[in-house]
Amino acid sequence: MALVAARGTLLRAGVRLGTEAAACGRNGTRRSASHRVLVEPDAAAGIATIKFKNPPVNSLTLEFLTELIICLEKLENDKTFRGVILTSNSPGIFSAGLDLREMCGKNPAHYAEYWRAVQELWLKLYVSNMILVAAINGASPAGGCLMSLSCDYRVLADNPRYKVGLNETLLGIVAPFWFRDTLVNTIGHRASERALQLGLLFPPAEALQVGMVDQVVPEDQVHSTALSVITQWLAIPDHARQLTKSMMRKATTDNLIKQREADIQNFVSFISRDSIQKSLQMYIEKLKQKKS
Ligand SMILES: CCCCC/C=C\C/C=C\C=C\CC(=O)SCCNC(=O)CCNC(=O)[C@H](O)C(C)(C)COP(=O)(O)OP(=O)(O)OC[C@H]1O[C@@H](n2cnc3c(N)ncnc32)[C@H](O)[C@@H]1OP(=O)(O)O
Repeated sequence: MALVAARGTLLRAGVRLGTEAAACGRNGTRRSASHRVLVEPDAAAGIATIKFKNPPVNSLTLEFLTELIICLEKLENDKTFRGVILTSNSPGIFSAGLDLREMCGKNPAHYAEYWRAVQELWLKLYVSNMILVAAINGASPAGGCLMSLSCDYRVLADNPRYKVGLNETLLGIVAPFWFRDTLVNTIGHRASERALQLGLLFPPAEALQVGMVDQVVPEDQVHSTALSVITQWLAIPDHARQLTKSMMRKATTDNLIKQREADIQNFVSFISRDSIQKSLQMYIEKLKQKKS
C-alpha cells in the first residue's frame, strides 16, 4: 500500500521505476540510476551502504523521501542484505532534515502527501529487520537527526560543526509525538524534555555524553567504524535480534500506525496556519541572510 503510494509519487515526479530499481541491485558495483540515493552493495558481506545525494543539504524533499523509502523496501525484501549503513555522499551535511520548501506555500493535499511520506520513512527505518547504522558525516538537525535516531547505532564524525538534535522549536514548530518518542527511547525523558524545549543542537562531545550518538570518531574513520559495528551485530542470530528489536520498538510505531490519519490531519492544520507559515518563511530568510 505504502509502496504503491510512493511509486505514484515517483511516477508523478517523472522517475522511471525500471532504472530506479536498478539502484538497489546486489552485485558489488555501485548502481546510481536513482538520482538521490546511491547504494553501494556488498553482497558477500550482506551489507549495503546508502548514500544520500540530494544537494545542496540532503533535505528530505518528497522525491528524495520516496526514493529512500523504495530503496529501503527493496533492501528489506532482498534477503542478501542484513545490514545497512546510512551516510551522506556530501561530507559536511548528513541531512538538513525536512525540506522547508515542502512545508511552505503549498496546498493541504501536498502537505498531507508529504507528511505521509515522512511517516513512512520513519516506520521503514524504526522497525527495519535489518541492522541500521548511521555514519553521521555532517550536520544533522531535526528530520536528519530523526533518521539517525531511528537506526540501531550512531557513529558521529568528530567535527564541532556537525551538530545533531531536534531543533524544531527554533523554527517555531513542534516535533510530533513520534519524533519525541524516538528521542525519549534513545536518551530518556528528562534529557529529551530539555533538548526538545530548547531545540538543542549538540556538538559531538555533548551528543555522546547525552546519548544522542553511540560513538564519536575522527572524520576519516566514520565509515570504517560503522562497518566494524555492523560486523559485530551481524554475528547475532537474525531471528533473535529482530524479535528483540521488535519487542523494544513496536509499541512506538504501533502508536503512530493507530493514529496515522489523525496525525496527518494535525500536521496539515498546524502547518497551514498563517503564523506557522510566517515562522517558516522567516527561518528560510534567515538561512539566506546567513550567507550574505
Ligand atoms: C501540536 C501539533 C504538532 C503537529 C506536528 C506539526 C509539525 C511538525 C513539523 C515539522 C517537523 C519538522 C522537522 C524538520 O526537519 S524541520 C527542518 C529543520 N532543519 C533545519 O533547521 C536545518 C536548516 N539548515 C541549516 O541549519 C543549514 O543549512 C545546514 C547546517 C544544514 C547547512 O549549512 P550550510 O551553511 O552548509 O548551508 P546553507 O547555506 O545554510 O544552506 C544551503 C541551501 O540549502 C537551503 N536549506 C538548508 N536547510 C534546508 C531545509 N531543511 N530545507 C530546504 N532548504 C534548506 C538553504 O536555504 C540554502 O538555500 P539557498 O539560499 O542556496 O537557496
